[in-house]
Amino acid sequence: GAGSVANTPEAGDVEYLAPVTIGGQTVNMDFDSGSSDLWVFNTQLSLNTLSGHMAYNPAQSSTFQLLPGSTFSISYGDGSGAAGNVGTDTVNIGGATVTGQAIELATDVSTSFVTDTQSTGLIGLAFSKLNTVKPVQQKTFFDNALATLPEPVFTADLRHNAAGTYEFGAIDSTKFSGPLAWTPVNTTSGFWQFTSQAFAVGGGAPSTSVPGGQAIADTGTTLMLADQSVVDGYYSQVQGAVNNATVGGVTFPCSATLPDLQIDVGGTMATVRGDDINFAPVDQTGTTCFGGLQATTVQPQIYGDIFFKSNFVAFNGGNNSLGVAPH
Ligand SMILES: CCNC(=O)c1c(-c2ccccc2)csc1NC(=O)CNCCc1c[nH]c2ccccc12
Repeated sequence: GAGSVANTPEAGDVEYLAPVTIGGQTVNMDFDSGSSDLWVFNTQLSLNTLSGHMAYNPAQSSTFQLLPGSTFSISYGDGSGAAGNVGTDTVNIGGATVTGQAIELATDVSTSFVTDTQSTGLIGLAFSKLNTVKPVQQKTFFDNALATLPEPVFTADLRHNAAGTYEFGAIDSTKFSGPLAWTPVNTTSGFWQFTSQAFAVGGGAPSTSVPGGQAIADTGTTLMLADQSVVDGYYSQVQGAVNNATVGGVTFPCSATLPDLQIDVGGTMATVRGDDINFAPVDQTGTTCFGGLQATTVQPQIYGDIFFKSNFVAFNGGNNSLGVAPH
C-alpha cells in the first residue's frame, strides 16, 4: 500500500529527516534521491561514534538476516562517506512496506555524519545501479516497493523551516498548485537526470544553452549547484554579491532583495523563489549571507533542497519521469 511520512528540516534546512521503521525500530533518516544505498548507524559502531545518535540494533529485530560476505562502501562528492556490512530486514515507511530490504550496517562513518546526531543514516532513492553493495548489488527501497505501490511513484514536498511530506505510491494534489509538468528522466547516470538548458532571472529574458544542459533532482544535497553561467547570470542581478573565497562561495548582504530564478526543467520553466536562495548568514551579526545557488564544475548540475523548497517533485519509477509543480 501507499505510505506517507512527515519530514522535518534540520536547523537551517541543511537536511530533511523522516521516520523509517526497520525491523520494528523507528529511526530518523535522510531521504536521498541522489544516492542508492540505505545505510544506518547501528550497534556495531563504537559508543563514541554512536554518541547522540539513534541506532538500529539488528540483534533486537526478529526479521533481520545477515547477508554473509556482503559489504558496502560509499563516498559522496563532499568527501563524506560510510562503509560496513549488510543484512536484510523489513522496512516500513508510513505504511509502505518492503520485506527483505538490504540494510547496510555502517562500521565506519565520516566525521560529518558522526556530528550530525539527528540522522541515523540515509535511504537512497536514486536508481539501484548506483548501489555500492558487493558482491551482489542490492535494490533501493523504492525499487523493491514499486510492484506493490498503488502507483509507481514517490513524492518530495520539502519546506523552508517547516514540516513537509515524503509519500510513496500516491500523488497528493493538495500539496501543489496547477498541473505537474512531466519530463523524461535519463537513467543512464543512475540519477533522476533531466534536461535543463536555460534560465532567467527575475522574469527577465531566458538565457539559452547552459553548458552540459543536464541536472539531477537530489533531495540529499542541501544547495542548488548549477553551471557557472547560471550562477554568474543570477548574481549579476544581486547588489553586493561577491564570490567570497574565504567562505567558499557567493555571498551578498543579508538585506539584499533576491530575484526569483526561473530554471528549465525538461522544457518547462520552474521557479526557485528568491527568498529561498538566501540560504544562511555567514557571520554573527547576520550582515553577510551565503547563497543557496552556488557553482559546480561537475556535470550534471545538482538541484538540491533549495530547488525542492519552491517545487513539489514527483518521481515516477514506472515510466522514468519527473513531475514538477510550484508549492
Ligand atoms: C554534497 C552532496 N552531494 C554530492 O556529493 C553529489 C555529487 C557531487 C559529486 C562531486 C562533487 C560535488 C557533488 C553528485 S550527485 C551528489 N548527490 C549526493 O551525493 C546525494 N547524497 C548526499 C549525501 C550526503 C553527503 N554529505 C552529507 C551530509 C549530510 C547529509 C547528507 C549528506
